[in-house]
Amino acid sequence: MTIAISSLTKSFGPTAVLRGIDLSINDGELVALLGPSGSGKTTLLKIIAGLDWPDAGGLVVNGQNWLDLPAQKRRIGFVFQHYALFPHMTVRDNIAFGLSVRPRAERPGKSVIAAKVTELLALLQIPHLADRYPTQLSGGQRQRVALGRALAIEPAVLLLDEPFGALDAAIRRDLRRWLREVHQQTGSTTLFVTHDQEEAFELADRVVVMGEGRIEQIGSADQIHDRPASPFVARFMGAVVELPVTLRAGRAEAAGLDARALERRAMADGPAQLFLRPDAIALEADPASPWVLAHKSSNGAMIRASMRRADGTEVPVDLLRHSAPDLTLGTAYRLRPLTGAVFALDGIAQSDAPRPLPILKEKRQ
Ligand SMILES: Nc1ncnc2c1ncn2[C@@H]1O[C@H](COP(=O)(O)OP(=O)(O)OP(=O)(O)O)[C@@H](O)[C@H]1O
Repeated sequence: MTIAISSLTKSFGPTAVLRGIDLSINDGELVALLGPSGSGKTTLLKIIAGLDWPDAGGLVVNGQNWLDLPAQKRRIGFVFQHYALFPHMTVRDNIAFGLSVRPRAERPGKSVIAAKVTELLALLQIPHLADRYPTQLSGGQRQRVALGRALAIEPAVLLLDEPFGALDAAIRRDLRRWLREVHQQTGSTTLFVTHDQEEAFELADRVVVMGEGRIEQIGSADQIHDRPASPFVARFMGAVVELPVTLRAGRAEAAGLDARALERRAMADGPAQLFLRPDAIALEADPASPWVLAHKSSNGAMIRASMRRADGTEVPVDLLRHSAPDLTLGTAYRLRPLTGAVFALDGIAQSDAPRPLPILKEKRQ
């Protein structure tokens, strides 16, 4: 199923929650909606499910206007973070539920439903749990059953709203890999909401970054890392270094900075802000540079070099230990970013303060 969302808006009272969403999803694609709390991800999902309605805009699925269709006619599979399975039903009956409550004319026969459930139990790798009740399952097992229940109706679109949010990190990782496999086998067009970057990038074909009711960027992990479309995206991705620069002929300039590897920006000359990632900066010895190696540390795999300028500004640089050059404390090095993004100062919300950089678990050298 293809989904075409156009100019979708939604407000709750005075609060604009979706401010013009345009998004096309291909048949069989797995797309992650990634964004901070309150960015409108769940509201968008609910509108697709028919549990809420937009103020304006379009929602067309496989050529059909879904805004004219009530929720029960949309054939949606929905899995929430806290999915309530029916406690008095076994796993088998929970998965069969969506099929067994269909109107008589559309309901498959009992043996067809039983065969479908058996097929799903195998796909979900839980045949051994078929006769258990929800209270006899772990959280991860419950979410597998919840997905089974959503898949049983052969949904046109599968919507997953932080389905693993309540589970611990190791189980989440297992379930992610498992969900990817299930998706490959079912080919359901799937929208997955998360605020966890790692989850979004590991699972999805494309990631949609949302902020304050707008789509800030759509792309792969590499595109979003290397070419954040806005200061918001750069900061949301975390571990970002911001440096004031002067833009000249589309190129960022500052003392001790060699930004020749970055694409030129079609922006007016003048002051701007350069956003860099510590793991995408190379260092080259340059006695004329104001950046001096203040300290370095290693966690075994990576070396973190802290470059300091006389005004106290620090730039962390992360280098793979086995391919890092020999670095000498107190020596001046030029910063040579490999990727990075420049934004005009007027596009940068100063109130949206940069997040602190994560500290590497390190052993000072
Ligand atoms: N029924 C409602 N009435 C009023 N405000 C609402 C309603 N539903 C959501 N909101 C508001 O809309 C905004 C977006 O909410 P939404 O749940 O879509 O965000 P989200 O990105 O899914 O966040 P989270 O990751 O925390 O679930 C929030 O500010 C929320 O308080």
